[in-house]
Amino acid sequence: MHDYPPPGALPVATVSDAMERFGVADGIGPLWPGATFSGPAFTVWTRPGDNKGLHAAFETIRRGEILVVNGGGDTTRALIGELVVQKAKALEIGGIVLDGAARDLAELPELGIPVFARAVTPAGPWKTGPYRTGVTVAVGGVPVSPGDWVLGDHDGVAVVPRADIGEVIDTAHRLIAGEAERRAANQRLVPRD
Ligand SMILES: O=C([O-])CC(=O)C(=O)O
Ligand SMILES: [Mg+2]
Repeated sequence: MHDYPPPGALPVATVSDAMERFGVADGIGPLWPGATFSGPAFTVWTRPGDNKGLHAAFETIRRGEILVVNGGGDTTRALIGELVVQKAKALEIGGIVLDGAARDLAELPELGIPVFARAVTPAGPWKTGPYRTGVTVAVGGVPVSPGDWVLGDHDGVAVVPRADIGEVIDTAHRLIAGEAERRAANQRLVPRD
């Protein structure tokens, strides 16, 4: 498997900056404070509001992979809840990103699987399909292919094309060094009367 940085190693904002400030999934954020993830994408496209494809994904997804789901941006039905997240935990996947909604918010922090979504709703999912797994999908307007690097933190989710991972990491480290200089310069500022 490719070397993917561990969760929280690089800020999502900086990784996006390293891609000319692109690559951010619009409108998708963490469902509990402190949730961070990083790893290779395992992709699912599903009919909006239907989670049959997610259960299919759990038949083959591997430890550390991030389940990335295009649910059509639908916010009227939760694609997952506590029971699905329990499954994710047992399989030790790295996180879940939904261009769609989730439910059972109260139980999610203690399960510890990072869940990022567009919305929360108590309405449950349909379970009939159709769906596709392992195809290029869009989340928050950004394309994601299997094996792309996806990462999330308090600010949101970024997607790095697999072929660009090394270069983006190098650029992000350079940007972090530049930010340290700006921070030091800010600390030298003094008020003027
Ligand atoms: O019933 C469902 O499929 C979604 C849900 O609430 C859970 O996973 O706990
Ligand atoms: Mg439930």
